Amino acid sequence: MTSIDVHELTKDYGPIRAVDTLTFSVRPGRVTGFLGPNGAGKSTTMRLVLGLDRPTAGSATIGGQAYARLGNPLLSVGALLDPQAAHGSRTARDHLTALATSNGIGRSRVEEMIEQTGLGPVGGRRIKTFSLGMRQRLGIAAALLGDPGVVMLDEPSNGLDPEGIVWMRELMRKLAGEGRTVLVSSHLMNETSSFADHLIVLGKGRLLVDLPTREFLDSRSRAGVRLRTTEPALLHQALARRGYAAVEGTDSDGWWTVDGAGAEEVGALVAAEGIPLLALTDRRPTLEQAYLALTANEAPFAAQPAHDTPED
Ligand SMILES: Nc1ncnc2c1ncn2[C@@H]1O[C@H](COP(=O)(O)OP(=O)(O)OP(=O)(O)O)[C@@H](O)[C@H]1O
Repeated sequence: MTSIDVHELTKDYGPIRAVDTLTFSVRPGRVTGFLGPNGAGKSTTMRLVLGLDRPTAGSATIGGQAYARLGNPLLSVGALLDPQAAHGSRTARDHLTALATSNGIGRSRVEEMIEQTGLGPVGGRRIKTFSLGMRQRLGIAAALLGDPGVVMLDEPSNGLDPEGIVWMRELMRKLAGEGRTVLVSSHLMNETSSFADHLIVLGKGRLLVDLPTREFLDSRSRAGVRLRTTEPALLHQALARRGYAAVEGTDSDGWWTVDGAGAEEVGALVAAEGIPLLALTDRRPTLEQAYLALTANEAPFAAQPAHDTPED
């Protein structure tokens, strides 16, 4: 099966370095989430992989070949970059049929893709009457028309309703389950982590993370517990003897946090000491929190937070 390989890839637009000596591989059989704040270089990287722009330095290949050297690219690589790109005065069916015909793909595949992307009821409508979500579905139908082994989608959930987002997730999983190479960009960590096996995170054009999703979460999470007790003084002393500090929450709601400890360990400790507990829970940062912490200094357009983010 086919990998996407990016090696020392660099792209300058005048004084702006959009992509900065980037090296990574996207492997088949899994969904790779491509993350980064606005302007991090995700779309530029995808455009370079698809030969839509020339790198300043480095290379991007698909199965070891530059995109331009692939015989019939639509049969190897399906991409959705800009859902507005389709010709508005055509119907969805005409648009897909024109693509199929010019790439030697049978018309039955057009109907198959219209059904698979849920466009059946609007297949005969002009694209200019489509919502963004319908255009996204059409873009995905076009990307999958040639049954490609490599699928690259730039922000495919944009404009999709909740049902559409669930559909998209399931589609990504299915495509990867069939052994395809699936690269999906987004700036939303929580959504991406719900379907991605692997994460590549960019910041200011540079590679920040290239890890399995689970490993990323584990590497970024600081273990800790939250608990409530009727005997905070005893708790404090018992934990201090084991080298832990119990810190009272700022909301005066009776919650304490203990950094660096697990619920199992603290549970056993307080049970041995006979300290009554009202609640005990492991505290792990969400992926979104880990991601925001990672990219805080990497977003060219980062705003100041409007208010403090609650811990959980
Ligand atoms: N054609 C272009 N000419 C000049 N600058 C460009 C061009 N395309 C991209 N850039 C710049 O390159 C940088 C990376 O942009 P890119 O669109 O690749 O980021 P992105 O991660 O896809 O962001 P977003 O999440 O907002 O889509 C930005 O600073 C952008 O302004």
